[in-house]
Order: sequence, then structure tokens, then C-alpha cells
Amino acid sequence: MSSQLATFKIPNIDNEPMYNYGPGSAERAGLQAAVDKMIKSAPFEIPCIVNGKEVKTGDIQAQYMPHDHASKLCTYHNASPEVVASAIDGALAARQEWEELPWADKAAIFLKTADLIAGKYRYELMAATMLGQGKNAWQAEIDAAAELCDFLRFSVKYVEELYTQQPPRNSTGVWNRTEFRPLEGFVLAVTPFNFTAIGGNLVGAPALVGNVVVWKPSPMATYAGYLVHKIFLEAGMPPSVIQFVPGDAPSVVKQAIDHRDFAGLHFTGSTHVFKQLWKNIANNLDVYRGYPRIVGETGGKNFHLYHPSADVKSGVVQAIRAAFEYSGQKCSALSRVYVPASLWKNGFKDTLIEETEKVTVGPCTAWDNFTGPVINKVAFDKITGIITKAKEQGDEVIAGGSWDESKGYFIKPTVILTKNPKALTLTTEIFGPVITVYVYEDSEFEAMPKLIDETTEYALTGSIFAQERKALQYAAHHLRNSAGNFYINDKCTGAVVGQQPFGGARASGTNDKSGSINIFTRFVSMRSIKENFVAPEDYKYPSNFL
Ligand SMILES: NC(=O)c1ccc[n+]([C@@H]2O[C@H](COP(=O)([O-])OP(=O)(O)OC[C@H]3O[C@@H](n4cnc5c(N)ncnc54)[C@H](O)[C@@H]3O)[C@@H](O)[C@H]2O)c1
Ligand SMILES: N[C@@H](CCC=O)C(=O)O
Repeated sequence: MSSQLATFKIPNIDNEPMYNYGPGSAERAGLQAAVDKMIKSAPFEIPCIVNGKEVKTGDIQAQYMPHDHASKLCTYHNASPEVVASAIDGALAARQEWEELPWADKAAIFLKTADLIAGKYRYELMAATMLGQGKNAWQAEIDAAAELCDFLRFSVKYVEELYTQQPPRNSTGVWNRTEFRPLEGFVLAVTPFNFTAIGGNLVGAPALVGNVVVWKPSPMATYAGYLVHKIFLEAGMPPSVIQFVPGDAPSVVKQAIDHRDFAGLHFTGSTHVFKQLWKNIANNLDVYRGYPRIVGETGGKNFHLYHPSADVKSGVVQAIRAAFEYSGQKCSALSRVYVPASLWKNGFKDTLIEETEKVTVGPCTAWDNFTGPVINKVAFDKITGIITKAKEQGDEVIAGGSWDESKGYFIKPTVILTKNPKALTLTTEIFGPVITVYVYEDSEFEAMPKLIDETTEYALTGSIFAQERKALQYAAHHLRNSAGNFYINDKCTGAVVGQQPFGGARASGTNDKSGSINIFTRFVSMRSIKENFVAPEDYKYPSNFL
């Protein structure tokens, strides 16, 4: 047991400043050196890490570089059932000590992790994200440097705020207090390929409020996840608090979810996987000690709605960034574009086609590529198959529409034009560099929010572009439930921790908003404590006397 003999104040928290990587800059040289070194040293051999110790099972899988799919970034050892069992046991054994570690020490570990990522490991982690997940320098900076540091630091700020939330009233002779206990058991973090930062946050958020976490990383982000885990350990995270168990997803996850002490799921990934996991958890309710917390952020079918008063040039620029950066593999990426006929004829169409055709696609290692590959063969086949099917169904490809998988999984940014408001590419999540435009008559603007709202099951991100205030107000009101992150005259991607808490409802997830104080409430179980200072002398109340 140790004491904390003051109420410490955390340092000021702000967003991590972004580096620019302009030609000739020191940061460009630093990152280039890290990428070169990583290419030379790959493939790395990645073990499971259980109780801080490397475990090699011999059941080997590989993570390939999507821009050069013959090259392995790493091989990794799939966790066996025995390894998963010892990871869970180790986490549970570490639970009490971690819970009892004073808050300031937990906070210090997180702040130090962020500083290590911002400094010592910035370029290495970015290089792993570029080579393994196919991001270019700018996208890797947004993710593996800025957003990950922001998640770690703002988490500390939010938890400090959470802990100050105490009952507002105390009757005479009474002191009421609230304690934010970690969950009884372990949390399972199942993380996606597309953001190194999301991996770090899905394990970090529950851990910071005292939970122990079993981490099943994405096979396509194994190396970046491994580095993040190592950095946590270097910053002083006790070895058993976060257990790193890559492996066959259905079996690792099933083993964790079937465990009596499973207390929470922190998931980001596709909607169908999340729904299946929720059903599996529901079927196990008699196995558990309590009711597991289920937090999941999933797919989207994000939109830009343009009003006839919108500015064409900036509207197109925002669409291109939202749709094609990171080849449309952000859950927030633009997918549906609703444009009035007047704008479409007067510049929107021509500028969109012209600018889309100019977007450079190629290896993330070349500085002048605006975007890179899609993540793997499965994604490549799915996306190109959907474009082909859209054409077969009568929709017109007006830009892009070609691909090449000879070396990496490259798909040209593609614009589809449809007359069918329920077209396949307006309703299905594609998760690639494809947008579909639906042109409406200017007089139909007021009907568009209803159409947008009813076209898909998702409600993640969306934007309205207009100069007329009335149109902005109308769209914001009528699209209230169509997006958890709603933008006005801005693109539908690029939420920043501490500024726009992120997440969507309906099929897009539980909308618990990563990057806000709300997420922490999902991983604590509050205890109300009432202390009475005045001893009663008679069991009767005044109304009992004559
Ligand atoms: N809403 C958000 O905040 C957000 C953020 C990032 C990504 N996403 C979504 O994630 C998806 C892309 O990520 P992805 O391809 O990594 O998703 P995915 O669902 O394929 O994988 C996510 C995780 O689930 C695991 N998994 C896959 N199949 C499983 C199964 N049958 N049982 C148990 N676990 C399983 C994977 O190994 C991985 O760790 C997109 O749908 C995207 O919209 C959403
Ligand atoms: N927070 C990111 C999306 C994360 C999902 O992949 C954005 O807003 O663009």
C-alpha cells in the first residue's frame, strides 16, 4: 500500500503539435532514415507478450507491406489457447496491485508513454504504420504521432476530471463520496488495422482507470501494436496489466469472451464482427460474474451534402481529402456525395473529375504520393468487385476505376455517378477510395436530409456545405441522428482528440465517444459511499411521537 499525500494537479494538456515533413526539413530526414532502417531490418519476429515475457508458439503468420505485398514487415506468433489462458490469468493476478497504484502514478505512466512516442519513438512508430498499414508520412503523423499522443494525454485529463465528479450535496452530519472502481475482471481490446492510435487507445482507456487488458491486435497492424505495447512497458506499465496476444481472431476472442471474468469488450472494426461478438456475449450471460460492458465503434457510410449556395472549389477539395486520403480507409471517409444540379453543371463535376485524376497513388515511401495502397488482397478484391458491379448495374464511373495489384494493392481514386438513390455503392460500406455522387434538382434540397438519413443503417460522419445560414440550420436539424460527428463547411474526416469526440450511433457503434470523458464511464463501476458522523439515539422518527 502507498499513500498519495496531496491532490496533485496534472500538467497542462494540449494537442501534440504536428510536424510538416516539408522538403529539406529535419523531420523528413529523420522519418526517411527510420523507414530505410526498417525496410533493411524487416522482417521482425514478433512474439506474444504475456506477463512482460516474450512467448513464441511456433504457429507463425506474417504481416506484409501493402505497397509491396511480396515483402514481410514482420512474422508473428499466433497465441495458442494455453498462451491466451496464461495471459488472462496473468492479467487477473495483476488486477489488485494495478487498481491500488495511486492515480498519479498511473497518470505518470501514460504521460511518459506519450512523451516517448512524441520523441524517442516518433519516427519508428510512424515507419511501422507506413510500411505495415500503408499510410503516407502525413497520415502516419496524424495517427501514430499526433492522435496517439493526444489519446494518452487527454485520457489523463479526462480521468482527472472524472475523479473530481462527486455528489453535490451532503446532509448535515454526512459526507457522501463516489469511487470509480475498475471492472471486476479483465477487459478484452480487439483492435482494427487502420489506426495505430486506436489500438493504443482501446487498451489505454480501460487500463488508465485501473482495468487489466487482454489485447488482440489486428493481424494487419501487428508490428505497430507490438511497438506501442513495448513503449507502454518502457514507460513503466506493470508487465501484466496489458497482455499482447496476436492470433487467430475468432478463437482468441472466443476464449476471452467465454471466460467467467470477462468484464468488458473494447472493440473497433467492422459492424458484422461487432454484432456477432455482442450476440456471443449475450449467450454467455449465465457464465459471467456480472454484466460485461460492451463498447464498439464500427462502420460508416459517410456523406457530404452540398447546398446550391456552397462554394464549388473548396467543396471539391474537401471531398477529395475526405474520400481519398489513406485510400478511403478511415471509418470517417467520405462515401456518398449529394450535389445540386446547378453546382454539378457549373464546375463541380469538371473540377471533381480533374482533381481526382490528378491524385497521386503509389508506395507510401515516396513523398509525392497523396495516397497509397489498400490494406490487403481481401480488401482489394472487395473494392474492385464493388466498382465492377456498380458498372454492371448501370452506374457510370466518371473518374478513376482502374487498379493494379502487381506489386502493391493500388486502386485509383474512383468517382461513380448514379441516378439510383439506393444504388449499391450508396448503401454498402466500401472502405476504399470510392465515392458515389447523386445529383439532385436544386428545388429538392429540403428532401435530401431524409433521403440521406434513410439510405443506410450507419450514422457515423457527415457534412453540410452551404453559405446560406438557413440551409445549414435546416440540414443540421434534419440530420441530427444521421451522424455522430457532424461537420459544417468542413470535410467529414479528421476528428481531433480533445476537440471533436468521435463515434457514431445506429449500426456505426455504441457512440461512447473516444477522445472524451464519456468513454471512461464505460470502464468503471461506481461505488457510492455515505459516511455518517452523527449517531442516532432513538429509532423513532418525530412523526412517531404523540
Ligand atoms: N467507428 C470507428 O471509430 C472506427 C474506427 C476505425 C475503423 N472502423 C471500422 O473498422 C473496419 C475496418 O477495420 P478492420 O478491417 O480491422 O475490421 P475487422 O472487423 O476486420 O477487424 C477488427 C478486429 O476484429 C478482429 N476480428 C475479425 N474477425 C473476427 C471474428 N470473427 N471474431 C473475432 N474477432 C474478429 C480482427 O482480427 C481485428 O482485430 C471498418 O468497418 C471501419 O469502418 C471504425
Ligand atoms: N478519427 C478519425 C477516424 C478514425 C477511424 O478510422 C477521423 O475522424 O477521421
